[in-house]
Amino acid sequence: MDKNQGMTALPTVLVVDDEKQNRDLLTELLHEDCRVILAKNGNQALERAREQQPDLILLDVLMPDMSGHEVIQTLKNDDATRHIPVIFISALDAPADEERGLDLGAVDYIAKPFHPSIVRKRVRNHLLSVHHRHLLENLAMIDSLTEIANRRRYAEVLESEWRRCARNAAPLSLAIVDVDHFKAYNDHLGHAAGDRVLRRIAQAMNGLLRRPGDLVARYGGEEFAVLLPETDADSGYQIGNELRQQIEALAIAHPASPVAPVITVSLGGMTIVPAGGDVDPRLFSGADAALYAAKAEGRNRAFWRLGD
Ligand SMILES: Nc1nc2c(ncn2[C@@H]2O[C@H](COP(=O)(O)OP(=O)(O)OP(=O)(O)O)[C@@H](O)[C@H]2O)c(=O)[nH]1
Repeated sequence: MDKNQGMTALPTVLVVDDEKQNRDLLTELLHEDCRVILAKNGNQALERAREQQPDLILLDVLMPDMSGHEVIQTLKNDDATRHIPVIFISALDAPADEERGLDLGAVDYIAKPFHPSIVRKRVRNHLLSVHHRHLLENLAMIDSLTEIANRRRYAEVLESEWRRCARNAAPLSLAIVDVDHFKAYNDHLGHAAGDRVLRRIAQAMNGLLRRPGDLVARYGGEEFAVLLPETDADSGYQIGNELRQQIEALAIAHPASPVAPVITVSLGGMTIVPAGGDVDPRLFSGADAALYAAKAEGRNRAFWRLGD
């Protein structure tokens, strides 16, 4: 599915400590199991967490300017970082301190001075849990027939790309792709053959989109959603039309189509520069209206709707 989510890549751990000696020690301890990134204060930690999306954070409690407690509270209040597990490493070792750390949302609490091999093993255990969670999430995010992203994954990516494009004042494009006369194909050649067509179309589109952030998802039935972040209407239309042509070029015979002797698709697109807030439903309704127009004009074509 997501081409950028390499399951075999080394996990990333963010180590946050104001003392260089501790940062060096933890780096030495962990570098074989993960990629270690460092922050020496709370603000740096928040910035790195947002930008680099580490798999785990080791967070010192006692730091000047911003304490580890304040850092975790900010992390947990931010949609972009809420999911990242945090382990406190602290010289405060009274049960009440540990309890407070866990209450604030930490997954574990390690007292200083720590025993190196225990830290390493605990970090390994937590990274393993993160890995299992990613596996489960990925399983739930893939459409089993076509093996591309499912509608749930699409909704998730749409929300995050909407926010990202809003931050960058960049356009976000959406195309909806619908197979032409697919009912007739199924009726003529059987549902299993129809399934194979959906798989081939999905895989072809997935293979054609190469930019990180681009997403092809099965929206439902014989309908696909293609999300193109940082793509304006002109480029969106060009990419959409290219997808349409490439699907026609697969030359999958469709003996029951009045449009062409092969499988074709119609495509409708819409581009919006997100204003922030929730996803504007006009992105989808605009693309859907363009798709409807493409169907009405004779199918096997791409229409793009310009923003209001
Ligand atoms: N084989 C197969 N068919 C599916 C699947 N999901 C939806 N379909 C079929 O897709 C067809 C969609 O039919 P319609 O919505 O009438 O659209 P169409 O025949 O493609 O006609 P136009 O979109 O107007 O060109 C239905 O026959 C569904 O049964 C699937 O997973 N596998």
